[in-house]
Amino acid sequence: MKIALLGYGKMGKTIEEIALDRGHKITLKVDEDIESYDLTNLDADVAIDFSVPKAAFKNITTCFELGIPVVSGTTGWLDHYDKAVEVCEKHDTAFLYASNFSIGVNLFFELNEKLAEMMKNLEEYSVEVEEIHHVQKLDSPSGTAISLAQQIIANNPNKIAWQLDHAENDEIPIYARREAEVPGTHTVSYKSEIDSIEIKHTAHSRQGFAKGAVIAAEWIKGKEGIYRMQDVLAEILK
Ligand SMILES: NC(=O)C1=CN([C@@H]2O[C@H](COP(=O)(O)OP(=O)(O)OC[C@H]3O[C@@H](n4cnc5c(N)ncnc54)[C@H](OP(=O)(O)O)[C@@H]3O)[C@@H](O)[C@H]2O)C=CC1
Ligand SMILES: O=C(O)C1=N[C@H](C(=O)O)C[C@H](O)C1
Repeated sequence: MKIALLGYGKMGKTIEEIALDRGHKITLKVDEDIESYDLTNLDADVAIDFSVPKAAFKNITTCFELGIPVVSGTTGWLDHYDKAVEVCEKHDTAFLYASNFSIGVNLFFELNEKLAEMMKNLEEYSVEVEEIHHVQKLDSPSGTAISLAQQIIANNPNKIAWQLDHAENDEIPIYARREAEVPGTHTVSYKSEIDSIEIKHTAHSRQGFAKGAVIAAEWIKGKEGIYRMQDVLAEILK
Protein backbone atom coordinates (compact mmCIF):
# COMPACT_ATOMS: atom_id res chain seq x y z
CA MET A 1 0.00 0.00 0.00
CA LYS A 2 1.20 3.54 -0.76
CA ILE A 3 0.98 5.93 2.19
CA ALA A 4 1.23 9.74 2.37
CA LEU A 5 2.44 10.91 5.80
CA LEU A 6 0.96 14.25 6.87
CA GLY A 7 3.21 15.25 9.78
CA TYR A 8 6.69 13.78 10.07
CA GLY A 9 7.50 14.27 13.74
CA LYS A 10 7.61 11.75 16.59
CA MET A 11 4.51 9.90 15.39
CA GLY A 12 5.14 10.28 11.64
CA LYS A 13 8.59 8.70 12.02
CA THR A 14 7.32 5.83 14.21
CA ILE A 15 4.51 5.16 11.70
CA GLU A 16 7.04 5.13 8.85
CA GLU A 17 9.11 2.40 10.59
CA ILE A 18 6.07 0.20 11.23
CA ALA A 19 4.60 0.78 7.74
CA LEU A 20 7.91 -0.17 6.03
CA ASP A 21 8.14 -3.28 8.25
CA ARG A 22 4.66 -4.29 7.10
CA GLY A 23 5.67 -3.94 3.42
CA HIS A 24 4.15 -0.52 2.65
CA LYS A 25 5.72 2.39 0.72
CA ILE A 26 5.84 6.02 1.87
CA THR A 27 5.17 8.23 -1.17
CA LEU A 28 4.92 11.66 0.54
CA LYS A 29 6.17 13.21 3.80
CA VAL A 30 4.61 16.55 4.74
CA ASP A 31 6.02 18.65 7.57
CA GLU A 32 4.99 22.14 6.53
CA ASP A 33 1.94 23.80 4.94
CA ILE A 34 0.53 21.21 2.47
CA GLU A 35 -0.09 23.96 -0.10
CA SER A 36 3.68 24.27 -0.56
CA TYR A 37 3.89 20.69 -2.00
CA ASP A 38 3.26 19.75 -5.64
CA LEU A 39 0.58 17.08 -5.29
CA THR A 40 -0.21 16.74 -9.02
CA ASN A 41 1.38 13.30 -9.31
CA LEU A 42 0.72 12.13 -5.76
CA ASP A 43 0.31 8.35 -5.70
CA ALA A 44 -1.20 7.31 -2.34
CA ASP A 45 -3.85 4.74 -1.33
CA VAL A 46 -4.21 6.34 2.12
CA ALA A 47 -2.96 9.43 3.98
CA ILE A 48 -2.09 9.29 7.68
CA ASP A 49 -2.26 12.63 9.51
CA PHE A 50 -0.34 13.11 12.77
CA SER A 51 0.59 16.78 12.48
CA VAL A 52 -0.30 19.89 14.47
CA PRO A 53 -3.76 21.23 15.43
CA LYS A 54 -3.55 24.28 13.14
CA ALA A 55 -2.66 22.17 10.04
CA ALA A 56 -4.85 19.08 10.44
CA PHE A 57 -8.04 20.35 8.74
CA LYS A 58 -6.21 21.63 5.65
CA ASN A 59 -4.08 18.46 5.40
CA ILE A 60 -7.09 16.19 5.66
CA THR A 61 -9.44 18.06 3.31
CA THR A 62 -6.73 18.48 0.66
CA CYS A 63 -6.46 14.67 0.54
CA PHE A 64 -10.25 14.27 0.33
CA GLU A 65 -10.26 16.66 -2.66
CA LEU A 66 -7.75 14.29 -4.32
CA GLY A 67 -10.00 11.30 -3.48
CA ILE A 68 -7.52 9.89 -0.92
CA PRO A 69 -8.93 8.30 2.29
CA VAL A 70 -7.48 9.70 5.53
CA VAL A 71 -6.68 8.24 8.93
CA SER A 72 -6.13 11.09 11.41
CA GLY A 73 -4.80 11.06 14.96
CA THR A 74 -3.99 14.76 15.35
CA THR A 75 -5.66 16.15 18.48
CA GLY A 76 -6.82 19.69 19.28
CA TRP A 77 -8.57 20.53 15.95
CA LEU A 78 -11.99 18.86 16.41
CA ASP A 79 -14.02 22.10 16.22
CA HIS A 80 -13.66 21.50 12.45
CA TYR A 81 -14.42 17.74 12.51
CA ASP A 82 -18.00 18.09 11.15
CA LYS A 83 -16.81 20.26 8.26
CA ALA A 84 -14.11 17.67 7.44
CA VAL A 85 -16.80 14.96 7.36
CA GLU A 86 -18.80 17.09 4.88
CA VAL A 87 -15.79 17.46 2.57
CA CYS A 88 -15.09 13.71 2.80
CA GLU A 89 -18.67 12.83 1.88
CA LYS A 90 -18.72 15.37 -0.98
CA HIS A 91 -15.69 13.63 -2.53
CA ASP A 92 -16.97 10.05 -1.91
CA THR A 93 -13.91 8.99 0.01
CA ALA A 94 -13.23 7.74 3.58
CA PHE A 95 -12.23 9.17 6.97
CA LEU A 96 -11.29 7.62 10.28
CA TYR A 97 -10.43 9.88 13.22
CA ALA A 98 -9.39 8.53 16.64
CA SER A 99 -8.10 10.44 19.64
CA ASN A 100 -6.06 7.31 20.39
CA PHE A 101 -5.14 4.46 18.01
CA SER A 102 -3.62 2.09 20.55
CA ILE A 103 -5.49 -1.20 20.90
CA GLY A 104 -4.93 -1.04 24.68
CA VAL A 105 -6.53 2.40 24.97
CA ASN A 106 -9.49 1.28 22.87
CA LEU A 107 -10.04 -1.63 25.31
CA PHE A 108 -9.66 0.91 28.14
CA PHE A 109 -12.40 3.02 26.44
CA GLU A 110 -14.74 -0.01 26.60
CA LEU A 111 -13.98 -0.51 30.31
CA ASN A 112 -14.53 3.21 30.96
CA GLU A 113 -18.00 3.10 29.38
CA LYS A 114 -19.00 0.01 31.36
CA LEU A 115 -17.68 1.44 34.65
CA ALA A 116 -19.44 4.80 34.04
CA GLU A 117 -22.71 2.97 33.49
CA MET A 118 -22.24 0.99 36.73
CA MET A 119 -21.36 4.11 38.76
CA LYS A 120 -24.09 6.41 37.42
CA ASN A 121 -26.44 6.11 40.44
CA LEU A 122 -23.73 6.01 43.16
CA GLU A 123 -23.73 9.69 44.08
CA GLU A 124 -21.29 9.21 46.99
CA TYR A 125 -18.48 8.82 44.41
CA SER A 126 -16.87 11.77 42.63
CA VAL A 127 -15.20 11.11 39.28
CA GLU A 128 -12.12 12.67 37.69
CA VAL A 129 -9.80 12.06 34.71
CA GLU A 130 -6.04 12.61 34.83
CA GLU A 131 -3.65 12.61 31.87
CA ILE A 132 0.16 12.84 31.89
CA HIS A 133 2.16 13.60 28.73
CA HIS A 134 5.59 14.77 27.59
CA VAL A 135 6.36 18.49 27.79
CA GLN A 136 6.35 19.00 23.98
CA LYS A 137 2.61 18.31 23.76
CA LEU A 138 0.81 21.33 22.24
CA ASP A 139 -2.80 20.66 23.31
CA SER A 140 -4.28 20.30 26.76
CA PRO A 141 -6.15 18.30 27.90
CA SER A 142 -5.27 15.35 25.68
CA GLY A 143 -7.75 14.15 23.07
CA THR A 144 -7.89 10.80 24.87
CA ALA A 145 -8.81 12.47 28.20
CA ILE A 146 -11.60 14.38 26.43
CA SER A 147 -12.87 11.11 24.89
CA LEU A 148 -12.87 9.47 28.36
CA ALA A 149 -14.82 12.39 29.87
CA GLN A 150 -17.30 12.38 26.96
CA GLN A 151 -17.92 8.66 27.46
CA ILE A 152 -18.67 9.21 31.16
CA ILE A 153 -21.05 12.09 30.28
CA ALA A 154 -22.82 9.85 27.73
CA ASN A 155 -23.35 7.16 30.39
CA ASN A 156 -24.13 9.30 33.46
CA PRO A 157 -27.05 11.78 33.33
CA ASN A 158 -25.65 13.60 36.42
CA LYS A 159 -22.61 14.82 34.44
CA ILE A 160 -23.12 17.38 31.69
CA ALA A 161 -19.63 18.70 30.82
CA TRP A 162 -15.89 18.48 31.53
CA GLN A 163 -13.54 21.24 32.72
CA LEU A 164 -9.77 21.54 32.74
CA ASP A 165 -8.34 21.48 36.31
CA HIS A 166 -11.55 22.23 38.26
CA ALA A 167 -15.24 21.32 38.11
CA GLU A 168 -18.71 22.01 39.46
CA ASN A 169 -20.77 19.08 40.81
CA ASP A 170 -22.31 18.27 37.45
CA GLU A 171 -18.94 18.46 35.65
CA ILE A 172 -15.92 16.16 35.33
CA PRO A 173 -12.51 17.67 36.12
CA ILE A 174 -9.64 16.72 33.79
CA TYR A 175 -6.20 17.22 35.32
CA ALA A 176 -3.44 17.58 32.70
CA ARG A 177 0.19 17.11 33.79
CA ARG A 178 3.31 17.54 31.67
CA GLU A 179 6.42 15.50 32.59
CA ALA A 180 9.62 15.01 30.58
CA GLU A 181 9.22 12.16 28.04
CA VAL A 182 5.96 10.47 29.18
CA PRO A 183 4.31 8.97 26.00
CA GLY A 184 0.78 9.05 27.50
CA THR A 185 -0.85 7.93 30.78
CA HIS A 186 -4.59 8.19 31.47
CA THR A 187 -6.42 7.45 34.72
CA VAL A 188 -10.14 7.56 35.54
CA SER A 189 -10.80 7.66 39.30
CA TYR A 190 -13.96 7.36 41.35
CA LYS A 191 -13.53 8.43 44.98
CA SER A 192 -15.80 8.20 48.03
CA GLU A 193 -15.04 8.58 51.75
CA ILE A 194 -14.92 4.79 52.00
CA ASP A 195 -12.78 3.80 49.02
CA SER A 196 -11.49 4.60 45.55
CA ILE A 197 -11.72 2.80 42.21
CA GLU A 198 -9.20 3.57 39.46
CA ILE A 199 -8.70 2.37 35.91
CA LYS A 200 -5.45 3.35 34.24
CA HIS A 201 -3.71 2.97 30.88
CA THR A 202 0.03 3.57 30.61
CA ALA A 203 1.69 3.69 27.19
CA HIS A 204 5.33 2.53 27.42
CA SER A 205 6.22 3.99 24.00
CA ARG A 206 4.56 5.38 20.81
CA GLN A 207 4.59 1.95 19.13
CA GLY A 208 0.98 1.13 20.09
CA PHE A 209 -0.42 4.40 18.71
CA ALA A 210 1.57 4.02 15.48
CA LYS A 211 0.76 0.34 14.92
CA GLY A 212 -2.95 1.04 15.46
CA ALA A 213 -2.82 3.87 12.89
CA VAL A 214 -1.15 1.64 10.28
CA ILE A 215 -3.70 -1.13 10.92
CA ALA A 216 -6.50 1.45 10.50
CA ALA A 217 -4.91 2.66 7.23
CA GLU A 218 -4.75 -0.93 5.90
CA TRP A 219 -8.40 -1.38 6.89
CA ILE A 220 -9.73 1.85 5.31
CA LYS A 221 -7.98 1.42 1.92
CA GLY A 222 -10.61 1.23 -0.83
CA LYS A 223 -13.53 2.07 1.49
CA GLU A 224 -15.97 5.01 1.43
CA GLY A 225 -17.57 6.54 4.52
CA ILE A 226 -16.92 7.82 8.04
CA TYR A 227 -15.45 5.37 10.52
CA ARG A 228 -14.25 4.99 14.11
CA MET A 229 -11.51 2.80 15.58
CA GLN A 230 -14.29 0.59 17.00
CA ASP A 231 -15.15 -0.41 13.40
CA VAL A 232 -11.57 -1.62 12.89
CA LEU A 233 -11.44 -3.39 16.27
CA ALA A 234 -14.75 -5.12 15.66
CA GLU A 235 -12.95 -7.01 12.85
CA ILE A 236 -9.60 -7.49 14.60
CA LEU A 237 -11.03 -8.73 17.89
CA LYS A 238 -13.69 -11.09 16.51
N1 LIG B 1 -4.46 9.60 18.09
C1 LIG B 1 -3.35 9.06 18.62
O1 LIG B 1 -3.26 7.82 18.84
C2 LIG B 1 -2.18 9.92 18.90
C3 LIG B 1 -2.26 11.25 18.59
N2 LIG B 1 -1.16 12.05 18.71
C4 LIG B 1 -1.32 13.40 18.21
O2 LIG B 1 -0.64 13.48 16.95
C5 LIG B 1 -0.13 14.79 16.75
C6 LIG B 1 1.37 14.71 16.42
O3 LIG B 1 2.07 14.20 17.51
P1 LIG B 1 3.66 14.09 17.49
O4 LIG B 1 4.14 13.35 16.30
O5 LIG B 1 4.03 13.62 18.84
O6 LIG B 1 4.06 15.64 17.35
P2 LIG B 1 5.40 16.25 16.71
O7 LIG B 1 5.42 17.68 17.14
O8 LIG B 1 6.55 15.38 17.00
O9 LIG B 1 5.12 16.19 15.14
C7 LIG B 1 4.30 17.10 14.46
C8 LIG B 1 4.81 17.21 13.06
O10 LIG B 1 3.96 18.04 12.28
C9 LIG B 1 4.80 18.90 11.52
N3 LIG B 1 4.11 20.10 11.05
C10 LIG B 1 4.20 21.39 11.48
N4 LIG B 1 3.41 22.18 10.72
C11 LIG B 1 2.84 21.37 9.79
C12 LIG B 1 1.96 21.59 8.71
N5 LIG B 1 1.48 22.82 8.42
N6 LIG B 1 1.54 20.53 7.98
C13 LIG B 1 2.01 19.29 8.25
N7 LIG B 1 2.87 19.02 9.25
C14 LIG B 1 3.27 20.05 10.00
C15 LIG B 1 5.93 19.23 12.46
O11 LIG B 1 7.03 19.76 11.73
P3 LIG B 1 8.10 20.70 12.51
O12 LIG B 1 8.68 19.85 13.58
O13 LIG B 1 9.05 21.05 11.41
O14 LIG B 1 7.30 21.85 13.04
C16 LIG B 1 6.22 17.84 13.00
O15 LIG B 1 7.01 17.10 12.11
C17 LIG B 1 -0.49 15.57 18.01
O16 LIG B 1 -1.68 16.26 17.79
C18 LIG B 1 -0.71 14.48 19.06
O17 LIG B 1 -1.59 14.87 20.08
C19 LIG B 1 0.02 11.58 19.19
C20 LIG B 1 0.15 10.28 19.55
C21 LIG B 1 -0.95 9.35 19.44
O1 LIG C 1 0.49 14.11 22.03
C1 LIG C 1 0.67 12.91 22.33
O2 LIG C 1 1.80 12.44 22.52
C2 LIG C 1 -0.51 12.04 22.47
N1 LIG C 1 -1.66 12.52 22.09
C3 LIG C 1 -2.90 11.83 22.07
C4 LIG C 1 -3.93 12.56 22.91
O3 LIG C 1 -3.93 13.81 22.92
O4 LIG C 1 -4.76 11.89 23.53
C5 LIG C 1 -2.79 10.37 22.33
C6 LIG C 1 -1.66 9.92 23.19
O5 LIG C 1 -2.01 9.97 24.53
C7 LIG C 1 -0.35 10.65 22.92
